Amino acid sequence: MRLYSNKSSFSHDEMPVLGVLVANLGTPDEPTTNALRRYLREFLGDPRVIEIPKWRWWPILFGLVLRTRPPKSAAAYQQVWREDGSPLLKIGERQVEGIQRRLQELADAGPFAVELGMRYGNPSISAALRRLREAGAQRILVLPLYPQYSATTTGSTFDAVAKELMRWRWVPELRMIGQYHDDPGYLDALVASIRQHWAENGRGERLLFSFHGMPQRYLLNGDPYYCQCHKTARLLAERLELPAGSWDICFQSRFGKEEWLKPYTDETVITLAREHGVKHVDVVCPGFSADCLETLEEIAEENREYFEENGGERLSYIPALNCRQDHIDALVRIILHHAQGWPEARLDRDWDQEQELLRASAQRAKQMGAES
Ligand SMILES: C=CC1=C(C)c2cc3[nH]c(cc4nc(cc5[nH]c(cc1n2)c(C)c5CCC(=O)O)C(CCC(=O)O)=C4C)c(C)c3C=C
Ligand SMILES: [Fe+2]
Ligand SMILES: [Fe+2]
Repeated sequence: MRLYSNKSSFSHDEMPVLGVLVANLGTPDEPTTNALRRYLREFLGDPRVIEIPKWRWWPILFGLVLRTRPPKSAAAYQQVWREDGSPLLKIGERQVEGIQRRLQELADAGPFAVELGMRYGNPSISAALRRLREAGAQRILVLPLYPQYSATTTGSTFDAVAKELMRWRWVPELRMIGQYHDDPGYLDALVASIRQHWAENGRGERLLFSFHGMPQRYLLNGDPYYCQCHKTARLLAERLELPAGSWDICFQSRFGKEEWLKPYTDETVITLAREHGVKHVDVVCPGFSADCLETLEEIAEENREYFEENGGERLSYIPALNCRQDHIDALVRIILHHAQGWPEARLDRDWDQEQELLRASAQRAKQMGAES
């Protein structure tokens, strides 16, 4: 038995490829109770997500959460499930195609391979890394699609990458993109999408920036997520020239009994409607690079109902950047920026000539008795 794994075959004239692992959170395989139980077991069993010692958390997770939550979550997923599957997964697949296409156009001969890997569920990060290895990637750049760094998401993605690479014989050179919360391309794409939404649907009295929450304890223990969310919101407000008082930041998706980052999105929309008499509010979720349960169901459905039940008339959800070309272009610029110094990211290289040189050296290796 071998302890370490390898690419299935290697030939001496193989062009080294720059592998890009585009990662996101992941999603259940189906919107059913059983699939949700598997997914939530993996997700909520991750100590990066629930930072409580196992001996205390596991009895609650297995004894209570995995018995009660899966059917409720399955019902919520059924509301957003598309004919072809989970929105997060399907959008992710198209984002990866878009990134691959654009990189190919820019780098001409295209020594890039791009794969989607999900932290929980499928396609797994391990499988995506192995596919990159099969494509000949000797350098791998990891882009978690979380603009704001959090140990719960980005940190956990890096754990999964490290865990897989520990089993490889030929460990690739590795770079990980930690965050892009203040990247101009990302911010400009959001500004353009918000303006477009206003032009097509009218403009609300207030704009809410709603980010996924996390326990306040994580912030106090040094997680930079909260501060990066605030910076993104402030930079967007500046670029959109929003007057003070016309926008707010809030945090959604509370889970468990602990105090989470505040203000909570549900309480904010209720207060706006009930106490400030706001009739029309726009909500955008800049922390989500793809629409998913948390935006399509929690914001566009659940929070819209809270707003309307409390006197509001219209909560208008501004979609995530998803597959917009300006989003894809921003991600590609981030990739190329972080790949600087790596040969495959040099746009001035003549890749046909490189291939010729490789063929010549493979020929030499063959004459010396190498197999290929
Ligand atoms: C965008 C950043 C995210 C952070 C930060 C985050 C932290 C975090 N999440 C939970 C619990 C749940 N999140 C769930 C879904 C979910 N979360 C994110 C993103 C972040 N989570 C996304 C993109 C999604 C949607 C996935 C999809 O398939 O559409 C869920 C599962 C759904 C449910 O059962 O309600 C849970 C649970 C915690 C506890 C946490 C930080 C501690
Ligand atoms: Fe989450
Ligand atoms: Fe949620």
